[in-house]
Amino acid sequence: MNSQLKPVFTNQKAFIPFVTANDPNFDTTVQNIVALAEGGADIVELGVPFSDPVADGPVIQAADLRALKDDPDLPMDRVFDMVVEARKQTAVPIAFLTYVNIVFQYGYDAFCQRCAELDIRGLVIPDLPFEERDELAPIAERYNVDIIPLITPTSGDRIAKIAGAATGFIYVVSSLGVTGERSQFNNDLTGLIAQIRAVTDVPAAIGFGIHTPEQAAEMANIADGAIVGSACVNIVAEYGTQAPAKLRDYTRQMKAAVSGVAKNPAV
Ligand SMILES: O=P(O)(O)OC[C@@H](O)[C@@H](O)c1c[nH]c2ccccc12
Repeated sequence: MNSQLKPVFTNQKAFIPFVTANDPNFDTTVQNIVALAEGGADIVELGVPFSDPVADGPVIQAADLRALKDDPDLPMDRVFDMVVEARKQTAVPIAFLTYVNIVFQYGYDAFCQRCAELDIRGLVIPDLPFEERDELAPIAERYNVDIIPLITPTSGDRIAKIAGAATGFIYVVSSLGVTGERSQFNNDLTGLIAQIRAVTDVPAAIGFGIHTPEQAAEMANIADGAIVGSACVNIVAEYGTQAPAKLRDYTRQMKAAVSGVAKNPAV
């Protein structure tokens, strides 16, 4: 398969921020995507709001509530439309974070086709177990959409199988539990990354808990990139429609950190 996300990691460490679509509204989401791109995001992870986000902690749960407050049945096409608008201003790679039921309801084929049309090149589906991806995977592959697998500190002897089948990049979960800022990570992330690298050259980015530039630099040092959700969502919660400029600044800082610029300031 001809992955369009894998090349993002060539010769650089990636910074991958996350925001929830429609939080707090349609237009701000469009501007948030553009601002993240302007700040230097290598991939924007866009969360599809969901009423029962079981893998998410309080910060992203609250974002889902804000996103769904005016329309609890927010149609997936509204979310696609936000990308349509963003695409008028940016070609930044975009991946969706979505629970599987949303994709299933829309129809696997129609969903992947729409993603391809909008140049959405990856799907992170936290409740899609590896063993159940067989139905979706061939369809996603037909449209050149990567299914980004999650590997956790407890994936154990499934790591080789999961990593071996991965395209795009691998989402390495830094520590057990739900999404949200943390001060400590699993103490053998280096070992986990080594196990992945033993079976594949597909890049691995670490997410869950990262919020400071120092943490992002540390994770980018171990892996190929850092994914940051709750910290971005906190900015949206605090600044609302004024969030885009703040997200742009934060992304600049975090991208500089993963690039090593913060440690070795350019002269
Ligand atoms: O919020 P954090 O701790 O920075 O973690 C990233 C995360 O938010 C984003 O990738 C994400 C949002 N919802 C998810 C559900 C499962 C896995 C990952 C996610």
